[in-house]
Amino acid sequence: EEKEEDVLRDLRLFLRNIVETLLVDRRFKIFSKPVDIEEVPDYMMVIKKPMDLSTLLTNIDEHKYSTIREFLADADLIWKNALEYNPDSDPLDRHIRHRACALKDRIQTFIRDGLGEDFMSLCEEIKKSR
Ligand SMILES: COC(=O)[C@H](Cc1ccco1)c1ccncc1
Repeated sequence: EEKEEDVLRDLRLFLRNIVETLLVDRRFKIFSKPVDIEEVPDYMMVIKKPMDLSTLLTNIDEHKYSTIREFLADADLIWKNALEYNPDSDPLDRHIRHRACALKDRIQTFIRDGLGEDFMSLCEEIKKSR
């Protein structure tokens, strides 16, 4: 019978595949590393919890996520932060907001296509039991 550790390992493999696919997608290069605080000194005053694709990958390898919901809470920060920090009507802001929306949709499609409902609830059950 599949042990809990096997389910969590399957989750990490699934999540790693998502993030590695996003990391090679040229549309999302701007999201692959933390925003450079030297370049953007006020970023940390506006954005309370920065997030990026490389940090997501490190978190997965450090067993930080035991459910899809916990992973999505961090993954969604990437595009939400971009929409929040880049709200203006100038072309640069519009361009990164367009990419942020593409990232949001791409993540949703991975989750919808990749997982059965039962796998998601199985991970939630394991978390509750701990
Ligand atoms: C996720 O990346 C960002 O939110 C930064 C914010 C930023 C503004 C100025 C420098 O950096 C960004 C970088 C490049 N192009 C658009 C925005």
